[in-house]
Amino acid sequence: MATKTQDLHILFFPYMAPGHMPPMINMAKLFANRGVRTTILTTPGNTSIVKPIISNSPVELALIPFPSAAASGLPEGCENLSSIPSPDLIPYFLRAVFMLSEPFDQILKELHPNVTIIDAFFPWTIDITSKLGITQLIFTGSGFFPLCLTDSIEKYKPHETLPAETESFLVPGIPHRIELLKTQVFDIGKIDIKHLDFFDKVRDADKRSYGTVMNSFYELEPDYVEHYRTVIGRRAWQIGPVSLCSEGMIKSTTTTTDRNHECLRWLDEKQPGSVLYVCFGSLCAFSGDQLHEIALGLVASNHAFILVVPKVIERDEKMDWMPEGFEGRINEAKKGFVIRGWAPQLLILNHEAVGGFMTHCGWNSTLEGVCAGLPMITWPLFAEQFYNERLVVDVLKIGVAVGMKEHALMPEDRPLIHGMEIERAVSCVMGGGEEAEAMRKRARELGEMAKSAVMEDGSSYTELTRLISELSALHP
Ligand SMILES: O=c1ccn([C@@H]2O[C@H](COP(=O)(O)OP(=O)(O)O[C@H]3O[C@H](CO)[C@@H](O)[C@H](O)[C@H]3O)[C@@H](O)[C@H]2O)c(=O)[nH]1
Repeated sequence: MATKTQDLHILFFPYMAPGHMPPMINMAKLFANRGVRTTILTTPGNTSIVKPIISNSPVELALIPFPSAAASGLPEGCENLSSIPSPDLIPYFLRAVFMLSEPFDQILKELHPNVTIIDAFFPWTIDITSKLGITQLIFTGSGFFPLCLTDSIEKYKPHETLPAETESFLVPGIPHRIELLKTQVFDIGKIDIKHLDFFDKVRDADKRSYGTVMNSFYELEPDYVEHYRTVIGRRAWQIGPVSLCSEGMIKSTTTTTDRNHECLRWLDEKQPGSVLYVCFGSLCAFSGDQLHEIALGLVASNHAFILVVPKVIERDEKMDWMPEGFEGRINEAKKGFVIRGWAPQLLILNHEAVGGFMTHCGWNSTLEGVCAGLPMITWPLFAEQFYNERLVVDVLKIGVAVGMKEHALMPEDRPLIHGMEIERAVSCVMGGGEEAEAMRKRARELGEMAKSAVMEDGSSYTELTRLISELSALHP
């Protein structure tokens, strides 16, 4: 039955961070491909991220001015979390984001969307959309599994009642036996001290919203889709992986510069499945000592690799982290390729020469690794990344943990992982043997399931149809 969508106008408002913008823009394209009028709202400094992704699509773009000057302390043009030169400036960025509420109100009155899909990190929007009678849906950027773990840990606080000498606990009331260390808990309370009850506001906005749209697919975490709906009792629609959701999406999401990147020519000369891709997302920083150990571990493993060292990681450009002769040795033997800056991650992961992914377990990277059918080496650092690690290692059984034990935002607060431990994890995932082969097989099968989910009549495709019908019925 055809759905009547012409009266639906959905406004998407993604948080200005690399882990949040592309998935929401892709999501807007998905709705647009089904005939729904969609608009992306962002600040002028972020249009260069939006435009290449929406080109050749009917998605509209609307701008909201970013109050850099008013939020004094932020350099001009600093409108994305990834462009903040130092973590000390993050509170200024958060303050500036709160100041968007007035223009946001005005823009909604001008554009008249009847539905908004808004990043969970803009909790103040719910007062405005409620007042204007707009149906608000939330986009959290992560998956059902980490949301269910967060809910259970916040509800039962199992880590707070443990004897001092006990380091680990089982997460209560969830479908699998999941063990975490006390030090791996994403302690929102600690962060809130600086952020004006930010996470209380996020929770409140979530409860008051109509429901949550998830970048996930049913077959990835079926028990947790059900748990989220029936035990936690929230409405949710899983319509991803959005990076796969239309024919040629990977091509259309990547720029010409990405497609011409030298690393792809380098990969062309490698054997299928022989290269490990090492990347820790868009926001993570490492100490020089840790980078040094990573380099040692990779060389010792003797597997070919691509190592991404973004500017934000190599915080001091003169940082002396390379082991002596490292670059010369890897270049000569054509064993390694170091990318300084932004890597074309989707293209690398989907290159046939790549056989494994060392990741910090950000939700997007995790999902992108799954879609590419790759086994992973997990190295979580902060936020919900330790929960995503458990999904990959314990539930899906497609990864090996490098052994990071502590949640810490700042590199200097993290324990050092030695080259030998890195080498061990790399050998487990990239090496021979029955276990490694079984892991690779499971990863490949999951990759196929991800692709099927977004095809016509696949689980995510059907779910999107269900969501559009429901929203259309609310706004006839
Ligand atoms: O050189 C790079 C580095 C990253 N990426 C892309 O950037 C995104 C990174 O997203 P993600 O893997 O989720 O990592 P973060 O940017 O660290 O994500 C933040 O936001 C996520 C979604 O809410 C959370 O899961 C993480 O914990 C949080 O750190 C992915 O799409 C990558 O493909 C590139 O294309 N090239």
